[in-house]
Amino acid sequence: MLGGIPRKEGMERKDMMSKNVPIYKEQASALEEHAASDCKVLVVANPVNTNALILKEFAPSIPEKNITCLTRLDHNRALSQIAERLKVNVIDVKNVIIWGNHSSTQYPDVNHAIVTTPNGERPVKELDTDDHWLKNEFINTVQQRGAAIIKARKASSALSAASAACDHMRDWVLGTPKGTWVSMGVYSDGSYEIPKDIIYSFPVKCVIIKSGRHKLKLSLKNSLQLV
Ligand SMILES: NC(=O)c1ccc[n+]([C@@H]2O[C@H](COP(=O)([O-])OP(=O)(O)OC[C@H]3O[C@@H](n4cnc5c(N)ncnc54)[C@H](O)[C@@H]3O)[C@@H](O)[C@H]2O)c1
Ligand SMILES: O=C(O)C[C@H](O)C(=O)O
Repeated sequence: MLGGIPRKEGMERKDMMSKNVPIYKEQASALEEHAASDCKVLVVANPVNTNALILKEFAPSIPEKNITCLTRLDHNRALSQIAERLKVNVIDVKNVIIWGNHSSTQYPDVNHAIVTTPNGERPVKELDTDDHWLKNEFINTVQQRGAAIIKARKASSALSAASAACDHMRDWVLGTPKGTWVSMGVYSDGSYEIPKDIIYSFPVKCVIIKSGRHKLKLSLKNSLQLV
């Protein structure tokens, strides 16, 4: 779901709420009326967590587990920051986590992140012992990347957002690679002591359980969501 006004320089994503929430009420009615009840929904327009929650409220026939929002762009940004820092290929970094909102309050977490090296898999925290960089510059860069792009090109990220949307849908439909999780904004079932009934970015494993049915498994704990 891409429709919605983008923010301009100096604005936060939540400043788009008054413009974009009415759009998502309308889109929800259209989904409620015309979409298959097992459709999979990815909300990209900001503020994504709120817009996804609006869709969930106003399209009640679509199961809440089928409504997600995009935090994969933040996830990819975090992988890329780590890869650049450690001078490795981005494909060799995995299992960062974006917690929370697609906003400047998100928490990019490297505590479980892994790098594949010629000597096997190693924790990022073992390869980069500069706690100050991990706790400050890394987190700020990922939190502020959207704003930095708007400042530089006077428009929101485009290709990286499209690519992240493809990554999100591919992993949701085909499953996350073994031993890997990704970040997705999903309806909270109370895992990790996050309040229920909000759309929140968690580490998610997508597991295909049988043809045509998918299980969204919140990783690190045994809480399951069936989609
Ligand atoms: N979650 C993310 O990672 C991420 C990344 C990039 C952009 N975004 C967000 O995606 C949204 C779109 O960004 P963009 O750069 O493509 O903006 P854009 O202005 O290029 O495109 C917005 C689109 O929304 C359509 N639109 C406007 N009003 C509408 C309505 N009432 N109903 C349906 N569609 C309507 C417009 O016709 C246009 O095609 C913005 O909210 C932006 O902040 C999110
Ligand atoms: O920052 C924005 O407003 C656009 C998008 O959400 C992004 O993260 O690039």
